[in-house]
Amino acid sequence: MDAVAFLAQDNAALYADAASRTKTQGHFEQAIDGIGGRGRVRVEYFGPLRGKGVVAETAFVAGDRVFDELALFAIQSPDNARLSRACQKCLHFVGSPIDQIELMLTRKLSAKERATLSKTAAKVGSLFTEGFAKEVNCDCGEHYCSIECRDKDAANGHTSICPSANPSSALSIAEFKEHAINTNETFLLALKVFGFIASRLKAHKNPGSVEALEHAIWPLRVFAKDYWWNVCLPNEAEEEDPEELQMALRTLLTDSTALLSKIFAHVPEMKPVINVDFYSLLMGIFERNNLSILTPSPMLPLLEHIPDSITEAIMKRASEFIPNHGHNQHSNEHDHHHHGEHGHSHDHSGGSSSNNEEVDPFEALDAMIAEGTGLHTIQGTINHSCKPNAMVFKDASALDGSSPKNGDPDSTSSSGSVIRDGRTVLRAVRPIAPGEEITISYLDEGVEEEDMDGSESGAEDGGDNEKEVDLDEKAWRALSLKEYGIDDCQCPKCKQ
Ligand SMILES: C[S@@+](CC[C@H](N)C(=O)[O-])C[C@H]1O[C@@H](n2cnc3c(N)ncnc32)[C@H](O)[C@@H]1O
Repeated sequence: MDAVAFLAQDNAALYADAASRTKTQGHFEQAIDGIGGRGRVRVEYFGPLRGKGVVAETAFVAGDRVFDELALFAIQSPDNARLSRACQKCLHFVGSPIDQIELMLTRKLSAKERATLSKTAAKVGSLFTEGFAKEVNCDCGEHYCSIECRDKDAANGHTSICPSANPSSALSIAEFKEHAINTNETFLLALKVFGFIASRLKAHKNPGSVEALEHAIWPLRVFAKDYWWNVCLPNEAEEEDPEELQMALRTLLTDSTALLSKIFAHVPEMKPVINVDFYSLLMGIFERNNLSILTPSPMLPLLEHIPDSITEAIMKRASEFIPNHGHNQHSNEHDHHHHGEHGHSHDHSGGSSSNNEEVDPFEALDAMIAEGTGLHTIQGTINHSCKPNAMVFKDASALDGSSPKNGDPDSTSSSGSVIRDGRTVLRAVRPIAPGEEITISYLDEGVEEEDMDGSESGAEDGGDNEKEVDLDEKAWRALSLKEYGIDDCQCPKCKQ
């Protein structure tokens, strides 16, 4: 079977026979062992209508952290990287507040400013360095928050796409990245995945074999997928022509594939995966399963302690990165897992508000996060429900709006330390019994506050007016869900 056909296989193949089922289960069990959490979950196959899903093995009460998961692959948005220096594996902030301020202001601080900040450091004590990790660099300049993250990234494929480790491809890598930044940043995530495949192929005892190819692709095969041009729906409000959109996506992929083939010109075993169809499936996987990730800035609690002149300059600069909605339309940031945020997406397209309008300090602060996109094995397997029992948060503090505190068990990762990286946190929003499927809402409506205590939402059992609203809402939901590959929602609310 060729690489495209192998990657294209769906759940039916993953659960076709006892051997396939064992392999699939083993894959997910290993991934579950690697995530942190209060309880235990499993992945189950429900049949062709809603595919796989995640099921609770232990009971959870509303507010419980079900698990937290670091992305299998993650990228920091390039625009965001101009404002926040974060680990290229997990988005933990690196360096020091001084480095961070210099990055934000795009200039070195004066000796006087440094002296003032030293006084601040002495005054606030450990708060000054909290949330920053010592920077560890790869030879190519890519920065990480620890040797562990650097080495994990290297093993996960960075070595195959690192300009220092592959000097003959350095120019092609730079060209590829430039094209991605100018067209679609998600191609940068794809490059990481191609690096992952290359590293797995090279590490195999027989790199050119079909067996090696299938082994290399396997961890991607488990995700829900379709071709990119089938997944991206035309924007009806802008009367986008479906054929034109398909053509545009194909052209974009053809160009990116050509650049990719130059990077891997010296790796013959990569040939089967470097083609537009394979790439299109990969982009379709991202589109269906991507999760935006973020780390709140450790600069936020410091702002009130540092000199006003510096704070003001930071806010001014940050305001240039305030989200510009409508930019990067097909960047597959559909934000369908964007819950627990502040009611808007974090599309920091950079330089978007160069006018002289008053800066909303809250929006400016919001732009100070480290932000990116990632692919998560378990999170990506959670199905949608219109009445979900769980919700994804980007950081442990998001549930109650407070900042993570040392020693608060709800703000800590499974290892016991405060969560300072971009791992996503899944929390129960109502009681979940063992054996019950864990679901989230893919739609921006999220979960009503009153749902948190497990009480029923009043909308369905209200008067006539509310019924009308409910009908409209149902139609809206059905339409919105199409964007997420759901034509006939199988959740209990829709099936009742
Ligand atoms: C993020 S994946 C979830 C895992 C997926 N079920 C699988 O088998 O890999 C999203 C896809 O799952 C399916 N799905 C999720 N929620 C669904 C629902 N409520 N009804 C029907 N299909 C659903 C759709 O095919 C959707 O495109």
